[in-house]
Amino acid sequence: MGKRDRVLAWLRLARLIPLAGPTAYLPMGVLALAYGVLPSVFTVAMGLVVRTLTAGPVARISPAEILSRAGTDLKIGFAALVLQQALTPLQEAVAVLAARRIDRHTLADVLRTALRSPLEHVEDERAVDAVAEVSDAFVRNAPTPGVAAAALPQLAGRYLQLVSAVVLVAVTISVGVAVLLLIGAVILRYGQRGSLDKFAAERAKLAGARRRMNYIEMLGIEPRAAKEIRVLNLLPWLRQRYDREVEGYLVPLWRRRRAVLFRPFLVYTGIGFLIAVTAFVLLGQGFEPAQGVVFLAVAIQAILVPLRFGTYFPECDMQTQYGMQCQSTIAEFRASVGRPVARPEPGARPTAAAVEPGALHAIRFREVRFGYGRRGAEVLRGLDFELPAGRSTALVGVNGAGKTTVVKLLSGLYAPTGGRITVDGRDLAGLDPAGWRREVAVIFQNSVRFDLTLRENLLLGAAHRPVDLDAMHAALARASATDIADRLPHGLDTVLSPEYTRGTGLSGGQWQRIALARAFYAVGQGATVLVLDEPTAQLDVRAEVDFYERFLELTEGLTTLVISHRFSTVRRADRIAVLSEGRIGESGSHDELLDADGTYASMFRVQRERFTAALGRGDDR
Ligand SMILES: Nc1ncnc2c1ncn2[C@@H]1O[C@H](COP(=O)(O)OP(=O)(O)OP(=O)(O)O)[C@@H](O)[C@H]1O
Repeated sequence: MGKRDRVLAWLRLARLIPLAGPTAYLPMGVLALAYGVLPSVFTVAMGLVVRTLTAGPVARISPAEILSRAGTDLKIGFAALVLQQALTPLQEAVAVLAARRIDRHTLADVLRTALRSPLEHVEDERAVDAVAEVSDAFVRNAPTPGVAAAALPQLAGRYLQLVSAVVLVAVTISVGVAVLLLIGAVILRYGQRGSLDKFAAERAKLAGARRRMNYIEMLGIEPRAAKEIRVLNLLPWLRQRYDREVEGYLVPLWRRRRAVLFRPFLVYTGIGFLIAVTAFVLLGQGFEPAQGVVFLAVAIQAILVPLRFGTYFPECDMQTQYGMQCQSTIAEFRASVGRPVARPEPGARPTAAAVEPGALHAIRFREVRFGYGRRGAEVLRGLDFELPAGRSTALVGVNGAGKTTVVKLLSGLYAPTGGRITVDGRDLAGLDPAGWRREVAVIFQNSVRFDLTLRENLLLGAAHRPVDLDAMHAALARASATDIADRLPHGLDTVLSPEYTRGTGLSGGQWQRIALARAFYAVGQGATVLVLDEPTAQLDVRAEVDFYERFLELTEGLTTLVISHRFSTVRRADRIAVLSEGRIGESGSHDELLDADGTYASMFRVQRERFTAALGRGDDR
């Protein structure tokens, strides 16, 4: 980070402070001011106490006499000391409050950025590292931008302490010594923070290694992989792998720490020592007994303050350093998301036009080309494909042919690298993404199993609308999932995860029906495009047959795209397209494709025997 960037980073951090609100930042300011001057008040008051006491005979002086001779100064000094001690927890409490308030905004900003970013960015290694760093800060309690901003007044308080101590030195010893100490403190500070800055930058380079280490750590802790880890007896492997990852992260980290921190530590300790010796020598030379012991007492204590700038301040240094870095990571992430992923087609500049809500939509892929990443092979190579309004279309193809990729493009999660996708003749790139996604109800192949109640799992299909209980029950019935809901211990309010007191686990097939119900709930709330990616892969044969028999009823009046390796699922579609080599190889109705005797017919024949046997009837079509 260059000097200019560093200054900008500090300013960016300071700009966060108003987000804490006046009830937090005003007390923070007052406390920082008090923190800055109280040590000097104490020093001067105690100096005056010493002077008063040494002015008269000091032998066998009684406490009462101490009080009568130096009562006011003593009280001021005592109050300054007590206040200093009391300020620390108060400052911490206000800083936590301010950090929380600021981070509410920061987190909202991160979420907005993450959700706005195309998937391509989210999957990019640097973006993944950035998100891991940021979530580490929020989840693992590392310094966040809010924590850093809340620590700024405390840092300012430290500088105020320095200024007041330097003023005291100027008054008690000389301006020359004061300037010397000020310069010394600034050099020590520059060395300290500079090396911390360098170390933080080096540490940031290890973000990938840290993420790998955290992944293995979480793999052993989280229930997600618990089954496999036990069944495969992975504990020894996990321990070995964890040790390797820890070493892969910590050994270079320590090496860099030594390189970055050790030499500066020696150099700046030496400088600090020299300054201290010089200041004391000058103090000794310039001291006039006539000045009295008060000067000596005040001067010695004041000299020590600048020297403390040679250590890290526990309440603000790490906080500002790492919190500021977290803020920079967020800013970089935001900037990278703002960059276009794919070159838009000429004339297809996004205008965020609203799609007509609830209308039947016709979708067309025209010469669409797409590949993942900058150097990834092209998955779609000139795809021409149509989803007529209100009709059902099936897409089949071998593993890796690009079927799910088509769904991702259709939902606007990725942009084509060539060609266009149109909705009712308008370029999808020009439509408001949020508006378009409300029109589309999608079940992905491995849809997320939310650890939320059944009600919420359904609601997420149309979270922009108020809860509609009747529509939820209708959606469950449509997905043949009413019996699942009925058997849950708390009905719609059951958390669909055994990890919660009011929760229970579901089987893979039951989850698939809940995912279907979520899509039907979205349809009930106005979505008119239904996309089903492998909707029956986890259903038992009876449920699969049920789906097949009700397919026309379930998809009636919707523009439907169904993807499946199960021909029982796709054969009822109005039109079936076979995706191969990034294009549509053949298309037609089930019967037309069988008559054509091409790829579809041969794939169908392979499955027919197993399927008809399971159904118990001899249907050759
Ligand atoms: N996020 C990704 N990043 C990079 N490559 C990807 C990504 N997702 C998919 N691919 C690649 O794109 C190709 C098409 O994948 P896609 O998931 O669309 O296939 P599919 O036809 O749906 O396969 P399946 O029948 O196995 O579900 C595959 O070669 C896959 O490796």
